[in-house]
Amino acid sequence: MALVAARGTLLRAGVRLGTEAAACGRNGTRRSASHRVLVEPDAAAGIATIKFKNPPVNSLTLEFLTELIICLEKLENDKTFRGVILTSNSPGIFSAGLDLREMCGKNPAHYAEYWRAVQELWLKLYVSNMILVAAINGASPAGGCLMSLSCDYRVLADNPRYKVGLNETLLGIVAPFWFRDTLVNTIGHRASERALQLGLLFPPAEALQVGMVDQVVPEDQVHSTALSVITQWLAIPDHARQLTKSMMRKATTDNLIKQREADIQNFVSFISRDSIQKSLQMYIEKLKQKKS
Ligand SMILES: CC/C=C\C/C=C\CCCC/C=C/C(=O)SCCNC(=O)CCNC(=O)[C@H](O)C(C)(C)COP(=O)(O)OP(=O)(O)OC[C@H]1O[C@@H](n2cnc3c(N)ncnc32)[C@H](O)[C@@H]1OP(=O)(O)O
Repeated sequence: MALVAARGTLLRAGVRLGTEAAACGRNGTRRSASHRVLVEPDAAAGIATIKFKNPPVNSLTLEFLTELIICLEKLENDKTFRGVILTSNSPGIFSAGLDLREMCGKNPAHYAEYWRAVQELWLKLYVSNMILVAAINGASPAGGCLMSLSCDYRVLADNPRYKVGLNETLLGIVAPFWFRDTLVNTIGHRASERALQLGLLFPPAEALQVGMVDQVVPEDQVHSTALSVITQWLAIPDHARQLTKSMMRKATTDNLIKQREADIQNFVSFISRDSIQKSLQMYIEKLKQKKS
């Protein structure tokens, strides 16, 4: 049902499914009919690299989310691919997280559609049967960080500008329970409590120390490290690894699935509040002023 909704969004956005499907082809050449998601398949290795290409900052617009969801679903259903590397096509920014403009000045129906797509991406990532490795080659706040936390392994480029974390409180908004759960499952309760309340964005050394990432490597080694990690993980029999992953993660996704509609309603009513709209507008303004 979510895929049908996602396809509806894509069609409204003018993306032709026939050509979009080609973006996830398997014949070893880059196919980029999808505008915002580049897929570099290596069928022989069973690995695909997904590169985010949604300038300027890979923020999760509804169209970008929809393309990502469809792409992941196609890879998931294609038994050729057992592992996926998620990275940015624009080194410097992995993803700026949820698109602020999707959450500002729109109507409740839009907010509901948007939030359903955010939920869907997380569900697809968190319990994917594939091995997912995030090659974090740029800044990765909030929803960008959530994407990497939803992978099985995170490699971060060693650059002090590449901070990662769930900084929602700095925007005057609140990370929902399933963002929290994903963080708690990764770094533990106490560290999450501090990180979430303070909206901490961790530079590489601190991110490694607290467990937000598994490895910090020189910038030019992020992709090769992700590849060698995935190769190690591929040596584990799929059925055993997948059942183990499910055992570790399914309760967390089930928790959202059972209250998915209520979570959408919560989001819509929270984000529609005047005070929240004002906070978001001020934050967008601050980002603009930073430039001048
Ligand atoms: C009770 C609870 C119930 C329910 C839930 C309720 C609440 C909702 C929870 C929602 C969870 C939210 C998750 C999120 O992901 S929110 C988004 C958080 N993201 C950020 O804070 C990142 C902001 N951006 C930055 O810090 C910098 O842009 C970044 C990424 C470090 C890059 O810096 P730089 O290279 O210098 O680029 P600029 O800052 O100049 O930005 C260029 C351009 O992009 C625009 N932009 C940046 N980030 C976003 C974004 N997230 N969305 C949309 N647009 C973005 C920026 O404004 C500039 O635009 P311009 O037009 O000026 O060129």
